Amino acid sequence: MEFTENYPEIIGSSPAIAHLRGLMAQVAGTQSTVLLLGETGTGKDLVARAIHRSSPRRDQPNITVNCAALPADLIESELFGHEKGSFTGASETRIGKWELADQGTLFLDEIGEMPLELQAKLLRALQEREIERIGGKAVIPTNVRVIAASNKDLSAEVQHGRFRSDLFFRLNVFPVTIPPLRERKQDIRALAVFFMKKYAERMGRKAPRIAGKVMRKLLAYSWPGNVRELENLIERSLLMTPGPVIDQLFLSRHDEYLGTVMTGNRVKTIDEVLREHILQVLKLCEGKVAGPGGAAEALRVPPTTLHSMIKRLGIRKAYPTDHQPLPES
Ligand SMILES: Nc1ncnc2c1ncn2[C@@H]1O[C@H](COP(=O)(O)OP(=O)(O)OP(=O)(O)O)[C@@H](O)[C@H]1O
Repeated sequence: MEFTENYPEIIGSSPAIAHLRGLMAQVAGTQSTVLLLGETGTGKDLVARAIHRSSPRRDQPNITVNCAALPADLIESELFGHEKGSFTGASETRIGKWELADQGTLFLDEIGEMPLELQAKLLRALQEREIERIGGKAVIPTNVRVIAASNKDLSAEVQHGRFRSDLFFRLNVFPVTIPPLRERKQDIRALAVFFMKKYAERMGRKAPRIAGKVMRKLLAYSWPGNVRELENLIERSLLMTPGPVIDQLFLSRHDEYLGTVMTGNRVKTIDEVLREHILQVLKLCEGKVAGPGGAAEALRVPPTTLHSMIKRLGIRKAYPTDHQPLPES
């Protein structure tokens, strides 16, 4: 089978997404295990489904197990099944998801959450391509293609002893990293327009236009929740705006809060917050530091203290103070 897929369900034209499409097309036709890595909401689940859809197994089952959604003692039975009476509560024989995925694809989401005890069993299933149900005597041969995903740095998990290195190496045959949205800002516009159309269609209305100032905010924001956060924001904004133009953003409080506290994927340092605040106050005071109506008075610090802070935080370069020409704000 020839795989010349360009994955229309994956929106974006950044080099990162072009590279991702290339990797997907390369691996989809093979039997290889794929390891999808990326922050929450970057599209790992979407990519896993697209790989299955474009693989020779496309007409076979595509089964998902979310390793974080179940308590440790239930994951084994969820994955490998159990025989009737094998433990208290096992009133019926249950076929596990591994067996259900036979001939198809098994998506192991949040693999970093898999309990250590079970990791050895998973490794065995991956290597031997056979499983045993809990309490079962038979060894069941299977033909399952595994796609695993994690938003954790698995090599760090290995270093901390929380993830088996042998399993990591077995899964890491074909790693695919999906970069966070803030590192591929050129995809934001296309994604926003795509989600606008998608949700407008569902609501039976014409997709509104996104005002320039809103688009600029979308492009400037750091998106800690990645594409999922953008999708939710667009849906919310559509619900709140009945007219033909989205001219306001409806960030949830949580999103807004994260936006102010985070920069990139880390919390802002005290100096960064201090710098931003001093800059804003200087703008309000039109660059005046000392004297009445100056920033030092507003911030309740002696002008000499503020001057040394401005120097230390490198603000003078970013914003002229005291009677120097003001930039456009
Ligand atoms: N490039 C993209 N094009 C279109 N939709 C996207 C893209 N990336 C993500 N999405 C959409 O964003 C939402 C979140 O993506 P998805 O659930 O695949 O993320 P994830 O990485 O699996 O998240 P988590 O780690 O939290 O499980 C989904 O609705 C998905 O369809």
